[in-house]
Amino acid sequence: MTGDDPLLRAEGLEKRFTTSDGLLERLLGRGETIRAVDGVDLEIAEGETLGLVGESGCGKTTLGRLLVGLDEPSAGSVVYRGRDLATLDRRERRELRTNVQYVFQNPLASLNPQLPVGDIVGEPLAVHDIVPPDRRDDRIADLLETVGLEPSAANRYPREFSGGQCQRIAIARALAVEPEVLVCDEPVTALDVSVQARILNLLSELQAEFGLSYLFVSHDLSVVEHVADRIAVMYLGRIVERGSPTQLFEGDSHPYTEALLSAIPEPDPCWEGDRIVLEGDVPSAIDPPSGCQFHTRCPKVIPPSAYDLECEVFRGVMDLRLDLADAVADGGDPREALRWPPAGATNATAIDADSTFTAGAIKDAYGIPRTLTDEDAEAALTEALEALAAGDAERARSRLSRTFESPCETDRPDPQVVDDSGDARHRIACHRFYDRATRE
Ligand SMILES: Nc1ncnc2c1ncn2[C@@H]1O[C@H](COP(=O)(O)OP(=O)(O)OP(=O)(O)O)[C@@H](O)[C@H]1O
Repeated sequence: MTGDDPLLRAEGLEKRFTTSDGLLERLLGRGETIRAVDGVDLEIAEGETLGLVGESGCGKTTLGRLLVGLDEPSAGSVVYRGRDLATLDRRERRELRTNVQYVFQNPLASLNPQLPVGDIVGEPLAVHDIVPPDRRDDRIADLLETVGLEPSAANRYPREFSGGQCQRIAIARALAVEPEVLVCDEPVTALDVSVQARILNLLSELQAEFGLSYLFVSHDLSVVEHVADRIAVMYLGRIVERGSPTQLFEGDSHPYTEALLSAIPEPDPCWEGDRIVLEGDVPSAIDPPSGCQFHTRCPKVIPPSAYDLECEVFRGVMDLRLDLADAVADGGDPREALRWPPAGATNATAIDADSTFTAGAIKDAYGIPRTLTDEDAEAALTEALEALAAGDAERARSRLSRTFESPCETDRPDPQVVDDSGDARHRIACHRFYDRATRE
């Protein structure tokens, strides 16, 4: 390893799980594939805190487990101090397990309730034979003091401690083996806000004292902002943006990051900034969207170049198109899969009547102007909606999908360097930042 090499690096890392209801399905390999981690590259330098953020289910925990060697990747590699984990023998893997430790989200659940705290913290010392048995009690007392607990805590049981104290115990246990990297998976999420701050302070003191590196996993960008040197934003198994907190918070951002940023509660109750509400849930990782996986929810999805359409308007057209595709796939009355009756409709009987299911009313339901500024787009949309209103959902679907295909759904965006001037390289994987000159 050279001085410039990161301590821990993931290259093209993938993890797929197979869902299956029963043993037979599993044996026949008939389950569906979940792409929990889908081609991740990242690195953690010595003494650095890398924050990893994203909504629930985007693959943060799975990525953390791969990095500590708790799970095997389906593809790609994890390289620790220049060595690929896949090439390590048993002894070297054991060593890695001591160097890279995992701190779990729910402190109480991660501690064995049957054991006194001294045994919990001392267990790794015994397993890895790190400290001779006659000096273990002293080491346990030291570790407890390091995390701000009394040495007498060793004789008590986890249930006697608060959530914050349990997290301190979990951190003491992780520190017992003198690791270089801690993967902290939502370490403060289960704690009260006042306790959260104390645990975050403790982590930063420990980092200063022992030169630790952290992968700090959280769904909460406002927590990560305060602890991370660099932040990686994850969506559906992929890293969509990486950079320093300043680059993310003050510079250009991926539209997904913008939505996360806008969701951070502002201390000023009078704040009336624009909150970006993402429509729909995170899509399933079983059959993730093509191209840029965020295109199904992105407020800045790019319209086809043939038409002159505002993003906001095109978002409505895309939503209609995607809902209609679901409706046709499901069969039945397409209105059930569409935004119908439109939000705010008061006369449900009238709205349900066929006579109100018109091209104009469908546009209203999706926030699409009655007349699009682009004539060709308007003609195509009206033709599709008239077919839909007349009961030919398949014709409407086919017309919309031929006409309104976004580049975001056809090509997977590579990360583009948008700022290389500061300490960190700011990279965004979004077609809006695609440097066509470089591509050409
Ligand atoms: N052992 C497993 N078997 C099958 N699917 C799994 C397994 N572990 C995770 N998954 C799936 O992989 C995807 C990513 O899950 P993961 O727990 O890594 O996400 P996360 O971002 O950490 O979410 P959360 O914040 O809710 O913990 C999800 O769709 C999840 O259901």
